[in-house]
Amino acid sequence: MEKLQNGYLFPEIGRRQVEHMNKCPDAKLINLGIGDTTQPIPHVIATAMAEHCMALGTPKGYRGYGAEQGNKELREEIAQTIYGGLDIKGTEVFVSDGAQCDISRVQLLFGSNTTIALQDPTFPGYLDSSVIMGRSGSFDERRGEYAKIEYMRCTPDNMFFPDLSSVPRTDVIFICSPNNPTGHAASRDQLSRLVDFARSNGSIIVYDSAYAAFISDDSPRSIYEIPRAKEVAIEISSFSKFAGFTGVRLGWTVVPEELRYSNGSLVLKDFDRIICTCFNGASSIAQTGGLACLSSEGSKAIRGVVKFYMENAKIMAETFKSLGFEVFGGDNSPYVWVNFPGRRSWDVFNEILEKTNIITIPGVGFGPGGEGFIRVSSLGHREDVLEASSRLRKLLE
Ligand SMILES: Cc1ncc(COP(=O)(O)O)c(CN[C@@H](CCC[C@H](N)C(=O)O)C(=O)O)c1O
Repeated sequence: MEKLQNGYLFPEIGRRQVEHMNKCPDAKLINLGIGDTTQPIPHVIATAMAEHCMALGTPKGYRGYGAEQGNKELREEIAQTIYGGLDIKGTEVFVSDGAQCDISRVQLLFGSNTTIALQDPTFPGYLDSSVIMGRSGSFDERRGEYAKIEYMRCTPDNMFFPDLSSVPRTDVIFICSPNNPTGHAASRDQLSRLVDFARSNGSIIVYDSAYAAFISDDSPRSIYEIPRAKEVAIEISSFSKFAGFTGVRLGWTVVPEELRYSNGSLVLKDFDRIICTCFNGASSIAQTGGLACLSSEGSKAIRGVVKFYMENAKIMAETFKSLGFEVFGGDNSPYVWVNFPGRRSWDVFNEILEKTNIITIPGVGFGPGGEGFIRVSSLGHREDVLEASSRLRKLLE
């Protein structure tokens, strides 16, 4: 814990937001920072959860503890609906209270001397949980990196995917695709090279597909679309962004039976033991909502919400492009990644906040590779996105 630098990124953004509001109480703040959803949960899904809640208040409908691994029907439904045709079994799907929580629980699978590689920039949960588990050396202020952690730089020059020929072997490789914050959805070719790399090195890939539902082209939505990926990859995902479940709390982790340690034992068996020891199962209310999300009516409604957010992303991307900025993301992800060459991202964050009352996220918060960029979320209300667009045009014109 002593090695951890600063606070976790998102509470730090929240602190700066409060500080700004105290300084300018009349400011009309627009929050395009933390990737929190804003659109109501579709009625068919909310109704399913409400009905479950009411049933809990009746002698017949009351239910206590469920299976730690998740409701059997939901496990099966995720396997069939999300992973249809990829031969994933319900018994390989572990339902959880969210991807963030599963990232830390998956970390419990590995010993403190485990070596870690991760994208730079990327979601800070992988790095901070690795540092907490004792997998890093000290933080090097000058480089902005922890010793013993392998930072795989992802920049416009390498199509935001690591050049694996220059990456040393590590035990575990964290990959997020579509990537938070760059918005890059890894191609089939990039992921095939990653699977070959992990297979030849005997590494385990931890693949976070929390934004897969936002992919609009033919990029893989799951690592298991790549042949033999089940021998090397765990996949973590979430209902948070596509279903608006950020507060409801529901996610899942897939551990295939084919995934084995070098001594031949099943990783799935260990993860099951960790879940039974450290987690008492996702809320039955949230799981009822999850099942409703995957119904034909629920998934149709959800596609409409995702489309709404991606229209926001287009507005934000066009805004910055029309002002002459180099813009990435926004087509397979609800995040837009904007380059401010030669400027420090915290300075850009501060200037935009001070002059337009808009919260963004400084790119360096996702790793040293994010310096000079900011991340803008499109998960906001349409009126806020349009207002932010007009304020940014005035500031940056
Ligand atoms: C790549 C990736 N994987 C997992 C998650 C969390 O998913 P979960 O909601 O736990 O199922 C996220 C959520 N990230 C957001 C919310 C951050 C703020 C929240 N306090 C947190 O730290 O998760 C953001 O980047 O703005 C993500 O981007």
